[in-house]
Amino acid sequence: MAPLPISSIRVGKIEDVQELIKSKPNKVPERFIRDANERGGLVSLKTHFHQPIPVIDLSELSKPHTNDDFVFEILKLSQACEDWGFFQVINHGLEVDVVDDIEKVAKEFFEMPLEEKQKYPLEPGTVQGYGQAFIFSEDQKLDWCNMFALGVHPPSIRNPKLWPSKPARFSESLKGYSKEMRKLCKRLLTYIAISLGLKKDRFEEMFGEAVQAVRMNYYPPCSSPDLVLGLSPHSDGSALTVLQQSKDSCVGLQILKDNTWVPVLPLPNALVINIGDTVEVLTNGKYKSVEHRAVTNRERERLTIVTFYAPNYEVEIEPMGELVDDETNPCKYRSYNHGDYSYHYVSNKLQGKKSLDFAKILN
Ligand SMILES: COC(=O)C(/C=C/C1=C(C)CCCC1(C)C)=C/O[C@H]1C=C(C)C(=O)O1
Ligand SMILES: O=C(O)CCC(=O)C(=O)O
Ligand SMILES: [Fe+2]
Repeated sequence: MAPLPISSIRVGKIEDVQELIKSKPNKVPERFIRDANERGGLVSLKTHFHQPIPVIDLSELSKPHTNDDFVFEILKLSQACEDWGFFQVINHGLEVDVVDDIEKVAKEFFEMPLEEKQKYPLEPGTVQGYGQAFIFSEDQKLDWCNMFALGVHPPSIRNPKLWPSKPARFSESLKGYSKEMRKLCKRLLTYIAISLGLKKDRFEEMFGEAVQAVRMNYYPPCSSPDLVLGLSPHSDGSALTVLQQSKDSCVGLQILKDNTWVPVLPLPNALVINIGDTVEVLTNGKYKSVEHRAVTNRERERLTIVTFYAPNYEVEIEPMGELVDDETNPCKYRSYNHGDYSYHYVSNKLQGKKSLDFAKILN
């Protein structure tokens, strides 16, 4: 994936949100205040009125494929991917230490002084490092979030200058975590393949040496959660995304369902999984990459650790022949190279599902 011509991008001053709140401003700076049309549903106390997103029990999927419990859970998975594009997984088998450890080092990272974090800056037009990604102009609104993103796999996408030396355990912990996340993503993709009636290795064989990146999002409390967004609405460009919310996390993630922002209620020891644009294209739209965003909380901070799992940049993507039928289900997306899609995705601001227009066949 070629770098963007960053010299031409003027983004203005991007305030660091943690530093901003230390100065206890009387009001939220204008650049964070969203237009009225983006503010719907930003603060809702009525989370219990919403239907919860589906929960998939991975221990049921470890049973023999002929077992009724396995078949039932696969059907639930298929419904979740079609109707929601999101689900939570429980009993995923990830070692508690790995999950706890990454959360600890991520917290320690964000708690370091700004000068230390700024040793790993996210330059305008890039997506790796500490700062705000997807900002391309001086008048673009900012998210109420500090983020730290790194390419992890294959090692060729790593920028070693951005891997922090502090906290001392950061790199080791991230590598260990990413190894486990990689196994989980591969496993989930086999279940997704089975749920589509495909050979279980269908995605794995197509993806080659899959690309994997991590983004740590830290949302400080905000005095006016009704005016700002933690993270702008977007769909993920990945094939699959795994989101870990810190222990005791408050509600923050919302997904757009039937034109309503639905909050995702954190479950203890669960991970949130969502279908990315790549799986939407490969399944010819059967499984949806759903628009989502993050909102903030007046009193509480929130930390999330997000893994993006995607095909190798060399891979050509198009709807899978098995899921296209010229008569009943004609092809909705053109064929493209995943490296080109990644470049397109990171060269544009987060704007709902707009990135996928890149691939849509318009009638
Ligand atoms: C801030 O980053 C993102 O939101 C993001 C970027 C991921 C990436 C890196 C941090 C470095 C390596 C490249 C890559 C683009 C994967 C989102 O990831 C999505 C977007 C695409 C495309 C994808 O594959 O995952
Ligand atoms: O932090 C969250 O709840 C959402 C994160 C997210 O959607 C992302 O990083 O792509
Ligand atoms: Fe996302």
